[in-house]
Amino acid sequence: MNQTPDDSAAALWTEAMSRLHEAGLPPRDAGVLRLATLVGLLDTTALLAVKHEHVKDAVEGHLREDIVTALSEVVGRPVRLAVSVDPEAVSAGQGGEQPIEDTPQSAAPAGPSVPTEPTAPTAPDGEPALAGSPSEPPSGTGAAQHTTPDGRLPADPAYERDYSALNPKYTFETFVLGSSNRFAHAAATAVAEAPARAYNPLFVYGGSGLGKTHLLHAIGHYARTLDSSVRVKYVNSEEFTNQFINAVSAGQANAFQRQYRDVDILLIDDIQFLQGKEQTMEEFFHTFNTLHNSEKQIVITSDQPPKKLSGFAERMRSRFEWGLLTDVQPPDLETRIAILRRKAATEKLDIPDEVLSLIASKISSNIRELEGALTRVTAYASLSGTPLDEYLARTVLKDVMPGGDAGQITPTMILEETAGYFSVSTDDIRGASRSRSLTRARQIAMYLCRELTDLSLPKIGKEFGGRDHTTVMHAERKIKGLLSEDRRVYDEVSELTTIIRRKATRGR
Ligand SMILES: Nc1ncnc2c1ncn2[C@@H]1O[C@H](COP(=O)(O)OP(=O)(O)OP(=O)(O)O)[C@@H](O)[C@H]1O
Repeated sequence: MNQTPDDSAAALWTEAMSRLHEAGLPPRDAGVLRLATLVGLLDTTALLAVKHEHVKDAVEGHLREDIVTALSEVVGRPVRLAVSVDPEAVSAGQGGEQPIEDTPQSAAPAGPSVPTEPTAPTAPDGEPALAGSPSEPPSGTGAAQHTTPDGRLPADPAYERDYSALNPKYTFETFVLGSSNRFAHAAATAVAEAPARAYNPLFVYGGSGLGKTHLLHAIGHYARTLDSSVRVKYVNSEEFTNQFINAVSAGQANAFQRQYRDVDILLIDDIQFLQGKEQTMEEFFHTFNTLHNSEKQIVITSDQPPKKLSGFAERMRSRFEWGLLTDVQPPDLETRIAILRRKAATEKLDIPDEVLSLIASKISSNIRELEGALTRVTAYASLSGTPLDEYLARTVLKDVMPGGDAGQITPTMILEETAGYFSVSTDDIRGASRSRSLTRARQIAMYLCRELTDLSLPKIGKEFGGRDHTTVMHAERKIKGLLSEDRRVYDEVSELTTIIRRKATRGR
């Protein structure tokens, strides 16, 4: 990932460096700072990219105060630092390909949408970190000074429950950066570091499987790492709807409201599913206002930008634009390969580069599909005891990604084909029976819905007789695990994938 400062960031950095020199910066530190560069300014956050971990340590350690002072003077307002390690960081003045833009001020009403391309300093592996400026210490709802207003202790089970809703795998450390998501990542980092102080709300939109949920969870994890007393609540908007309906019918609307209003960071996923649900939307409107008025952070994801969210009242859509809008785009080839490489490393899989490149070249628009293809290829190699090479990968991928345009795959199609394949009825699959064979057929169908459609977990749950989204998550994990352990399951999933894809293609 090549971090390249634009001219204005480069000029600011050069000026700040010359002030540091004038102030008597020791030559050793001057040498260290030659390995750092200012990539851009994100509101009051100065985004620095450094070449090595030891430079990051120095910048966040003994050099921090001097850098913050120099940069604040040059910029003309107090700045904070966000530092990330990027081995390819280009020093100021060396020119580059990717311009960086300053972003709109957070509090500006109806702030303009910020394009994705502008970047922030990030590293494929490094965890960005914020060193608070001494001239502008975190305050109010800022993470470092957070208190528990209602007197609950951080160890309160209610905190732990909310926090545990976050997937431990979705962190900033496991999020691979590329030009498609760099801006969203920088904004997400800034929000986690200074809740309600950087941008409020942060609104992230983009197509399915591009990492929006991952970023939301990462915000929650990181905010909690910085301050374990921060109350984080993550919810998918469909769950929000179900919980609201249940609370109202049980006469517990107040408890519902408290649950969502007594938080410091509300992470709400897939807001588009509130479309057409008037009462829930109204409730969300009040939740939003309450949180925003009391300077609590709201982060929203959606498949569309606010302007295109039909079925939402204008007052709601305009609120979504109060803070910062950013999108995530499909990753380019290089990023796709990096994502696969990271995943292989996490799972301790030794996969040749040409196999990773092959998978990345076949699947371009959805990272979930990319991961699914990797799972299939490695599962096959492990089951068959065959070396994982390009030939094997090509053979397996032919099933997963047959040539030609597949038509739209629907959950009904998956249910019908799975039922037919296992000689049961779709009602059986949707039904409550927990017999071993039906449970397996149901889990495979859920797995295929996850892999072959864009449906969210709650939506898939609904298709399966109104099951909870956690059941779908469990099924997905279960089948994924079995794919590399149980040849029969592998074959069933492969054959069904081929059947369903063929059917979708014929139906075009
Ligand atoms: N930049 C990335 N680095 C590593 N993994 C990623 C990245 N982006 C997405 N993923 C992975 O891809 C999968 C799909 O991502 P995620 O669920 O966050 O997508 P999404 O945009 O929320 O999709 P949807 O709108 O369908 O809910 C997850 O397993 C996630 O960890």
